[in-house]
Amino acid sequence: MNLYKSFFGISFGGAMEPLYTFRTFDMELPLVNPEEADYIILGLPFDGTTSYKPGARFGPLLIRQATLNLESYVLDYDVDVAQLRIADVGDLVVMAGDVEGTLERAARTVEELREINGSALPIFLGGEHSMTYAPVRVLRPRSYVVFDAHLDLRNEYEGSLFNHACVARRIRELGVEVAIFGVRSGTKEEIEFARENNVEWVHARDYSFDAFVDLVLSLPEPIYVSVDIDVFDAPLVPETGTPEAGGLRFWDVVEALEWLTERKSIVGFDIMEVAGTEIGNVTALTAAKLLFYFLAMTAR
Ligand SMILES: N=C(N)NCCCCNCCCN
Ligand SMILES: [Mn+2]
Ligand SMILES: [Mn+2]
Repeated sequence: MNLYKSFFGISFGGAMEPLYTFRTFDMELPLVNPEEADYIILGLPFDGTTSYKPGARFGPLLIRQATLNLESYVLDYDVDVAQLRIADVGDLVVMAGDVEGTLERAARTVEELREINGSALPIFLGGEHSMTYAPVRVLRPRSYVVFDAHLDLRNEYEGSLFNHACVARRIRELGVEVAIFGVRSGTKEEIEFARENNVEWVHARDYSFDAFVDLVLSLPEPIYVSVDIDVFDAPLVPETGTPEAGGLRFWDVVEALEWLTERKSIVGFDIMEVAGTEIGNVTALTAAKLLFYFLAMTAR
């Protein structure tokens, strides 16, 4: 039993669990041990680089809590997510204010999850988008498909290379192909970086299913898929670090994910930038619904 587990007084019933994790709140789903799982969920509750609305540290907890509102049966696919083998290893023990230290712990934890069960699909709940860098570095996808209001292609922001506004650029620098959907915020520098480095992106105003398929069809696999919750139109996701009007509809993202999960090999999935302090907040409800759709569509 490691320091954190004994510190929090948590027993995991003998199952192997990563070093830097602690249990917060269980989803209303029957969970299994990581060794037996087809999906492993890890929360990344870091919010140290958020510049506008704080509270992403509570995102993973709020998403899990919001699953209480949902039927586990997903009509669209005739799948009951309560029948899937899902493990939830809890949340990463973050280092408050230290994005790089936290990224190291996150990467180490994703490695541990691969060792415990390399065939399960890892799913991350955030937490700031900055955290996505850790699983991408460890899981080594050839492409990164992201839904985001923001380009996240800054070289640095507020003194940090690992600010959430830089994450897509850091990932591109790993040699990963990057395609971004639902964009309506960026700087001239970011647009130029995209042009010079073959980062493809689609403005929220130009978004369509056909535009999505056109772009992702030729991307090399496997793919890491990331949903920055702020991609949705602001009324669907008011509790997020940097909300932006004019976003995508819920079904736009669901339909894109349906195509991806059916046609492409996926090594990891995340839902990031959920924030707030209020149980049942709209953003968490949107994220929980998306999580259940994602689980169910991959099990179709
Ligand atoms: N990826 C992100 N979430 N980026 C948000 C960057 C914040 C831009 N604030 C601009 C404020 C100018 N007054
Ligand atoms: Mn983002
Ligand atoms: Mn964003």
